[in-house]
Amino acid sequence: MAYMIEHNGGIVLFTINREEKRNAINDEVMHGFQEVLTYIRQRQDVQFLVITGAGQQSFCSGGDLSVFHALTTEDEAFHMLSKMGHILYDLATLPIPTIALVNGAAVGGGCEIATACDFRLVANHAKCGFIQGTLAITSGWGGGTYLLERGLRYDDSLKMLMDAKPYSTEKLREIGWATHIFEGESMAALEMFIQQLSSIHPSVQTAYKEIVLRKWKEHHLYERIMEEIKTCARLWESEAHHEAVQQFLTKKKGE
Ligand SMILES: CC[C@@H](C(=O)O)C(=O)SCCNC(=O)CCNC(=O)[C@H](O)C(C)(C)COP(=O)(O)OP(=O)(O)OC[C@H]1O[C@@H](n2cnc3c(N)ncnc32)[C@H](O)[C@@H]1OP(=O)(O)O
Repeated sequence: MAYMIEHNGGIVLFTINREEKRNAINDEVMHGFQEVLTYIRQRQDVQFLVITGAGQQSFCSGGDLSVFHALTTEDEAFHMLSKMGHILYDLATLPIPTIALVNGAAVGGGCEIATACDFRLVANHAKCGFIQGTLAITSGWGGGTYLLERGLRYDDSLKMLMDAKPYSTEKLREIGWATHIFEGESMAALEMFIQQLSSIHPSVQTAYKEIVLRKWKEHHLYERIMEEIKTCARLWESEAHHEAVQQFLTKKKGE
């Protein structure tokens, strides 16, 4: 199965389980995200949602280019991008704290998923970045908008998007993207991080999330995300993008 959902105590853990593809997102994983979000919305006993990836190399490498390269037009791209965009919007607007347990590289859409979460616990070997620029597109799942809402310095955020390269954990901590950098076992790091939060009554966490969601509503977050997705869909159609994807997909064979 391309994903796993585990519910232990008040914690729901969603694991992207495609290690051989560095946990790239395909339709099955998108379905998994929809399933876990529906599950959480129907229950009262979930305190935290944690997203992680299988293995130690990668949290998520973004959209599965071996599948999505078949999408050539702006409309086709918009359909896929907005599907995941809605999933990330539902994730970001959950009334409970969300945690990206970044066990390895988080690039492209993987960096967007992590940025859509409230907290990012990052393994010290992980490299993370909005590398979409190297494919001649922008972030297409709303990640740029979330980044600009995360309270990082404006120039650091914009540079992270425009640099289009993976950052080291040192840099991720310096600019404030990473909440915490950990060494060793990721579940141990999660446990330590959650310990204090879970000692507080869940209604307090929900009340703080309400403040965030109110601000986002006032800032027209949803509309801005939809515009971001449209921009990416427009660039997706370009020759430059298709060439860059082709290069990524054939690079191994050519080496
Ligand atoms: C579509 C939405 C868009 C968005 O809105 O953001 C995107 O997400 S665009 C996609 C952005 N992602 C990429 O450009 C791919 C980035 N991948 C990498 O940089 C690296 O794979 C890695 C994540 C840093 C891991 O490097 P490494 O450990 O050296 O593994 P390999 O590169 O050898 O990969 C192993 C295996 O996995 C395949 N792979 C990796 N990422 C993807 C992907 N996104 N889509 C499809 N396949 C992917 C890679 O091709 C290798 O396959 P094999 O050669 O068949 O073993």
